[in-house]
Amino acid sequence: MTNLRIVISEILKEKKDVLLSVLFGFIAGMAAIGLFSASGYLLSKAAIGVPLTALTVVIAIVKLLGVTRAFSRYGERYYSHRASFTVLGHIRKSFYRRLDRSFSTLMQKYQSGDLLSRMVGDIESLQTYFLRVLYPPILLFFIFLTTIFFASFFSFWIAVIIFIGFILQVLVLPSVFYWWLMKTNPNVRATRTALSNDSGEYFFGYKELKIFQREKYQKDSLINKSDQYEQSVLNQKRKERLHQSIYTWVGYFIIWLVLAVGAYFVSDGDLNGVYLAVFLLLSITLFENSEVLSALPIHLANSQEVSERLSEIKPTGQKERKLTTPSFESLRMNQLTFRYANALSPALVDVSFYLNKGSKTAIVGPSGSGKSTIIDLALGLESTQTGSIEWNRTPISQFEQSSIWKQSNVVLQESHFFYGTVRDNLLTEPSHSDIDLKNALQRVNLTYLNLDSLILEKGSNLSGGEKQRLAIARTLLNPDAELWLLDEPTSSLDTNNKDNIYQQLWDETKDKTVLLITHELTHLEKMDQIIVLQEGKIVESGTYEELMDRKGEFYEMKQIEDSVLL
Ligand SMILES: Nc1ncnc2c1ncn2[C@@H]1O[C@H](COP(=O)(O)OP(=O)(O)OP(=O)(O)O)[C@@H](O)[C@H]1O
Repeated sequence: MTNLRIVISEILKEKKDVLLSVLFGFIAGMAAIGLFSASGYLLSKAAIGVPLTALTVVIAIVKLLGVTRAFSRYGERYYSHRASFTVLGHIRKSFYRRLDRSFSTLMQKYQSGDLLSRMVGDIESLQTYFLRVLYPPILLFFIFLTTIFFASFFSFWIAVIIFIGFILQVLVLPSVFYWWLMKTNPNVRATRTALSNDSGEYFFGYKELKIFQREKYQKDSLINKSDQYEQSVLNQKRKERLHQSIYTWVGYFIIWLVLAVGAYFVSDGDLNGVYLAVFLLLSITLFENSEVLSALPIHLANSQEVSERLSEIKPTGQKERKLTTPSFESLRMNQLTFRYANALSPALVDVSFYLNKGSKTAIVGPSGSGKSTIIDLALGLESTQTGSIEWNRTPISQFEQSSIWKQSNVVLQESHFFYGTVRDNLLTEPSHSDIDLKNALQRVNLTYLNLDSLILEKGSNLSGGEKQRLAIARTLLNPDAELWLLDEPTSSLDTNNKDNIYQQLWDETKDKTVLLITHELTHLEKMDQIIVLQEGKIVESGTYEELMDRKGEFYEMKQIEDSVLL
């Protein structure tokens, strides 16, 4: 039950709707039983030739119960579903919040297909917890006990039989089936996650799979996972049907017992014959109503598994961030050492440097030397481990991430593009007019793109260079940002486009602070400082002239680059 703590605590917050749904459910259930009992009474009386006029009151009661039943059933559905969907909304919100606070760490632990199936399918399936697990037994408990209480006034033994039926259907059968289900776990969710992970890999890597002729293997694996999923669903459904059949069979056996014992008492003269039909219709209604419990064990097992999966997604070590960043003055990296989860060696080792307002800094170094990690840490996308990053002398861990992002203009190494128009993908503010957008496109040589042109998922209809230029256009639309963090902004561009983009960036960032990450050593002459990173450590730093004069690592790299370009 500890797994279900989150769901139960959310349900308890909706006390009013929960109580109203139980109340209306109880009225609807009792009205149904009363309706069929009164109908049975009416039929028996009519069969023995009582004139219709003598039955007017019962007929009126039948009508009244019919109307009451319809209205209260509506109330029950309304309040129970409202409670259920409100609870679902709260769970979804708290899950997104946890996901948002630790997204990059979670992405290292879980595949996107897995996270997606938790976010959508798992949360959605929790709606059954209140509607099919928690609420029906409570309701049936009250309905059964009230019915047994009334039945006992007419026949003690029939009340006992109904009580035995209650114990069997509300307690014994669901418990036994739940135990059996847990023992023979059908693994539906695990197989579904494996299938959705494999499907994600198949669709995202489709081109590579085709080119490297591995598509068949991936497809076979996908079919295999799909078969396992189908098999597990089939197993679960079989168990569900078996339980349902046993459940129905027990219900009808009790109804038959009520009829047989009732008939015996009537023949013995211990029970008025008129009540036989009453008991028959009453028990049919009661046991047919309780059939909803036949699926309870499966929903309970499912809710427990889902809650466990959802509570696995925990925010990782990030403290509450409360402050808003003040206007940017400086950014200081202080003896940063950082290791990704499961990485053998640290990505950064004892890295310290300082960005003064208006300064231009470049970080260069071979692939994998930790350059992009610095940007992720500066933006708060990863949490610092050893050392600190200070924004105007205050650790950035104290600032709300969004306030850091508001003052930053960022080009990530791989920019994401959404399915939508060019206009949508420029992430426009309402203050941007079409003229501003077109101007930004013109500055990055993308005049041939129409603002209403469609960009496909992940920007798959754009070239690598077009994606980079569109990402730069986004930053040019946000010229007031103080801190510009540019991760390889021109790595896919030809020389002409590269020169143009650097020109645009320098024009725009004259009095701004720039941190440029690059492999290429051209365009760095204007930098105030160049930091050379190797295997996560700073091995050199200084101005372009200082580093060239020193004839160290930077000089060596520049010589190699020049010789390749010649
Ligand atoms: N999400 C991650 N999980 C685990 N390790 C990572 C992750 N991202 C990067 N790394 C590792 O951290 C190290 C530094 O990576 P980083 O991306 O910062 O290098 P980089 O200098 O920007 O490389 P490149 O120039 O190729 O982009 C690399 O060894 C890389 O394998």
